[in-house]
Amino acid sequence: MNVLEWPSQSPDLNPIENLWKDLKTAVHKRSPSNLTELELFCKEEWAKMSVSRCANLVESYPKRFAAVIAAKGGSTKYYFMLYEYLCTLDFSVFYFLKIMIIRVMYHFAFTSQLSVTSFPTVFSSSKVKHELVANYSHLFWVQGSRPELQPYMLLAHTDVVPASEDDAWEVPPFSGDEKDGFIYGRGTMDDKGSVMGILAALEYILMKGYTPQRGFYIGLGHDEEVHGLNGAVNIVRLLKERGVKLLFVLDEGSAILDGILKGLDGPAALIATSEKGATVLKLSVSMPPSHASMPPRETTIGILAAAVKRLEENPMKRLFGLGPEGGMFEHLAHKFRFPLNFVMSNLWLFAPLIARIMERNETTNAFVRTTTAVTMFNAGVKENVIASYAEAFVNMRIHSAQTLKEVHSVQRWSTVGDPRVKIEVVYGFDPLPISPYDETSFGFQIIKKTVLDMFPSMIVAPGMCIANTDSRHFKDLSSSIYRFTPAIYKPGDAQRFHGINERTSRENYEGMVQFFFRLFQNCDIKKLPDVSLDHN
Ligand SMILES: CCCCCCCC/C=C\CCCCCCCC(=O)N[C@@H](CC(N)=O)C(=O)O
Repeated sequence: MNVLEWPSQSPDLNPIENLWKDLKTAVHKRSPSNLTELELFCKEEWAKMSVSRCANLVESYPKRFAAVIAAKGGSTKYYFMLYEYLCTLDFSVFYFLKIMIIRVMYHFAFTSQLSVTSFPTVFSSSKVKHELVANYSHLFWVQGSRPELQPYMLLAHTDVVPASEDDAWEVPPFSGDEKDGFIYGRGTMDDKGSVMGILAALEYILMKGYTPQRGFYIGLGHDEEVHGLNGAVNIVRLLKERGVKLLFVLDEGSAILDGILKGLDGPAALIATSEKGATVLKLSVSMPPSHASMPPRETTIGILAAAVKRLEENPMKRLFGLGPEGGMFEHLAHKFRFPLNFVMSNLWLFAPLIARIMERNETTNAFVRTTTAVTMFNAGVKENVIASYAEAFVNMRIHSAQTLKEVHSVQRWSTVGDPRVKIEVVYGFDPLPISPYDETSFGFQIIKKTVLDMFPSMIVAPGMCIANTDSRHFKDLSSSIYRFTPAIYKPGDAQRFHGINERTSRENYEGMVQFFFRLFQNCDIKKLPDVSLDHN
């Protein structure tokens, strides 16, 4: 049998695309006015699909093959007929967003690649240039009508950390299933939700015929979870070679927190102006192997375990208030309940007290200090052999008021404190510079305006990213780097990052699309909005 190599998502050859079209037409005719109706009409119309229609689509396969071969692998009339038809529909924002949600679920369930089919306008518009970087990362350039305006850049990433079905997920982690209004799946929060939100918004704005004045880049990395050394780093290299300087960069890394900061009345949108530094240390102990029946007084495992325990029992010093988190809490102070409002307004006096309260919770502790997490421990090859080698990896996130050098020296000399434990630096970098957030800072104010356009009574404040993002590689291209995703997170959500039951609500996903759709337009405004950080 001859096997034809053809991308599984090829729209010309995939009969499901025609069925999607039929479904959309049928549902559109019935004008669903709410989510329940949309779901009902989708199910009803899907059930009505006739067997003969499916048979016809299968029978027309040879014709499609012939057309694709004639087009030398390019798009054929079958694809464009479908796409043109979609463009003639009078989409309401509401209806469009629902379709986008169906697409995002489809994407999670069936494909690990960005699909041309899902964003036909993005991939066919003459205003958009798309290129692959380092084979798997995506760089889009959306041309503006006014080339004299400095471009900005949006970042997100398509890779995810592993997820195991054995870890008690409520739904399989790569199913993209929807349950009780949430789309579940590895990457929904970190960071495929942003990928889909940005592209969906771009698709929509292009379909509407909007031509941005200010050009912008979209960078979608493929290896952020392993430091972006191929994806983001090569995107930066390319942009540098092309002489690009960016007005601002917006990446993941902070969000709208609702109920996560105890004592704060209502949700707060925290636009992170910096992110922590990081280092990974490898601790190891070696000794000759021996028989388990004659154990030495101390084993490699015992020595290393003791060192690891010392690290856990001696957290790095409290630095709360000395980095950008100080500004964040001062901006939020008036929204805290009494007496926290008074305490937060006087950090010069109360910072040590607040630090002791915040360190009790693992999420808020991350704002207080350089954190220490022992993430891997390997030793031993056989249950009756004394292990000749034991190693542990320690992942540290460095508070802005500390340096990489300082962290290394504290760990080496005071905490591990045992010369038999070898310490190697796997990698490390200092905390990132603090981006401006005053009233003249275009990027910060435009992100803030976009949040307020969507949520007029939202508190917006500069924040701090306690993890790391691809944006850190962009510091030579812009001094204005912000980390913010317009998703609302509630207590318990922080644990879903890299944990189980990662999910995004329909509202968060819709909000994401709306946010970027508005941001594209807000970046074209001539004068910054007259807003002050203290007005809300
Ligand atoms: C890490 C989760 C913290 C949750 C904090 C509470 C809520 C804060 C709001 C939301 C945004 C959290 C965004 C986190 C982005 C995480 C990106 C990431 O995982 N990056 C990797 C990259 C790397 N390997 O360096 C990381 O390990 O930091």
